[in-house]
Amino acid sequence: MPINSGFPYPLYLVISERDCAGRPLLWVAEEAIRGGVDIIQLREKEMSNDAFLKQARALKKLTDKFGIPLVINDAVDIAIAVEAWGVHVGQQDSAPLEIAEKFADRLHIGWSLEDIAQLESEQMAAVDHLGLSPIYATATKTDTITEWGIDGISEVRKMTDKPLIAIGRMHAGNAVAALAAGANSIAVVSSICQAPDPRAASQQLKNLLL
Ligand SMILES: Cc1ncc(COP(=O)(O)OP(=O)(O)O)c(N)n1
Ligand SMILES: Cc1ncsc1CCOP(=O)(O)O
Ligand SMILES: [Mg+2]
Repeated sequence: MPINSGFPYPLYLVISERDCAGRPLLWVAEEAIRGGVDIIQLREKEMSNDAFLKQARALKKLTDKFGIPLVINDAVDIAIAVEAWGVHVGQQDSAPLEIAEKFADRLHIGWSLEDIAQLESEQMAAVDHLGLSPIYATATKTDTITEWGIDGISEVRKMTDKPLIAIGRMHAGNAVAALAAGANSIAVVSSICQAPDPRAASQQLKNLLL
C-alpha cells in the first residue's frame, strides 16, 4: 500500500542546475520557496553520481530549513542517502513495486503516466501520486510521447483517486484550468527556474492555486 494518498502541495518545483539560467540552484530554490513553492524535486540528468549526491545533500538542508519535502528524480539510492521525502520515477526507471519492496515506509513514490493504459498496471499498487507527463510538449524534456492536454487531466481524474500532478509547459496561463480539470498540483521547471525573478514567479503561480 502507498504510504500516503494525500498531496497537499499545489505548487511543485522541478529544478536542475542546467535550467537555472546561470544562477546558483540553491539561490533559485530559496527564492522559489520564499515565493510559495510547496515541494521541490531535484532532477539532474547530466551530473555524476557524486555531484548529484552533493547537490541533493545541500538542497535537503535548504528544504529542511523551510520544512518542505524534497523529491529526488530517478535515483532511489540518492533519495535514501539524503533521507528525501520521496522519489519520482518514470516508465524507463526503477519500478515502483521494486522500490516499495525495499523501502516500503521510507519514500513516497511518484510515477509518470504517459498513457491511459498504464493506470491498469500492477505498479499502481505501489504508487502514491502520478505525474501526468507531459500536459504540453516542452523544450525542457523532449523525449516524451503525446500530450495529455487539459482534457487528458479530466479523463485520468475520472479513472483514479490518486493525486495528479500536471507537468509540461505549465504556467500562470494554464494552471487554473489544470486544477479545475482535476489536477492536485502543478509542476514547473521553466516558469520559475527561467524567470527573471523566481520568487515573484512563484508568488504569482501560488496565488492562482490557492
Ligand atoms: C512530477 C513529475 N512528473 C513527471 C516527471 C517525468 O519523469 P520521467 O518520465 O522519468 O522523466 P525524467 O524526468 O526522468 O526525464 C517528473 N520528473 N516529475
Ligand atoms: C520533467 C518533465 N516531465 C514531463 S515534462 C517535464 C519538464 C517540464 O518542464 P517545463 O515546466 O519547463 O515545461
Ligand atoms: Mg525518470
